[in-house]
Amino acid sequence: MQKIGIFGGTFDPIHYGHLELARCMRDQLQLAEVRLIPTGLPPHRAMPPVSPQQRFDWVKVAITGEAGLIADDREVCRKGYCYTVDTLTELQQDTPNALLVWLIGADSWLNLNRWHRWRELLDIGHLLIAARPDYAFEGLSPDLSEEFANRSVIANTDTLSRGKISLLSSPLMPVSSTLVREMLARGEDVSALTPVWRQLESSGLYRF
Ligand SMILES: Nc1ncnc2c1ncn2[C@@H]1O[C@H](COP(=O)(O)OP(=O)(O)OP(=O)(O)O)[C@@H](O)[C@H]1O
Ligand SMILES: O=C(O)c1ccc[n+]([C@@H]2O[C@H](COP(=O)([O-])O)[C@@H](O)[C@H]2O)c1
Repeated sequence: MQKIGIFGGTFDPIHYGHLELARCMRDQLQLAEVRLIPTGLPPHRAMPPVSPQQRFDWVKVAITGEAGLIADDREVCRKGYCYTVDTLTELQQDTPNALLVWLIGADSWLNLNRWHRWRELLDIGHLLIAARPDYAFEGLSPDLSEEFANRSVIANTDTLSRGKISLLSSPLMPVSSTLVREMLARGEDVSALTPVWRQLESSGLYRF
C-alpha cells in the first residue's frame, strides 16, 4: 500500500526542527513522500504577518535536494480557514488507496481535542506525535488519554494503519519559529536554526 507522509504547519518560518522531523518520518517509516503543507488562514491563531505564499516559498527552498520531501500548496491556495480534517479528507480523496501518515508535535497533540472535528481526524490516517521540550504528556486531557490508550501502537513499517497513533522516535529539539522570529528581531544570527537564514535576512522580515 502506498503511504504518504503529511506534515502541516504554520512554518513562520520553517526551521531545522521541522526539517529533521520530516526526515525522521520519511526514513524510519520508509515513506516515499512526505508533504509539507504550510497553512493558509489558520483557524487557531492570528494570521501571521508573513504571507502564506512567502512561507510556502521558504519551505520549498528548505527542502531543495531532500529526497521525497514535497512542498504542497493546497492550504496556501485555499479560501477561508484551513482545517486539517478538510486537508486530510481531500488528500484521501485524491489518493483513495493510500494510507495517510500525518505528524504533529507534542504541543499540538496536547491541544488536539480543540481541533475542528478532531475525533474524525483520528480515523482518517495514522497519527505520529513528535516529542518536544517543555510539552510533557502528563498534561494530557482525559479524552486524549483515552484515545491514545485505545489507538497507540509502536511505530514501524508493519504497524502503520488507519486510526492508529504512535510516538515518532525523534530527537528532542529546542527550536521553534518563535525563537527564530525573536532572534531576527534582535538582529541575531539564525543560521544554526534554519536553512533559510539567508532568505530571511535579506527579506528584512521579522525585524521590528
Ligand atoms: N522543535 C520541535 N519539536 C517537535 N515538534 C515541533 C517542533 N517545532 C515544530 N513542531 C511541530 O511542527 C508543527 C508545525 O509547527 P509550527 O510551524 O507551528 O512551528 P513552531 O516552531 O511550533 O512555531 P511557533 O513558535 O510560531 O508556534 C506543529 O505540530 C509543531 O508541534
Ligand atoms: O484543524 C484544526 O482545527 C487545527 C487546529 C490547530 C492546528 N491545526 C494544524 O496543525 C498544524 C500545526 O499548527 P501550528 O499552529 O502549530 O503551526 C497546522 O497544519 C495547522 O493548520 C489544525
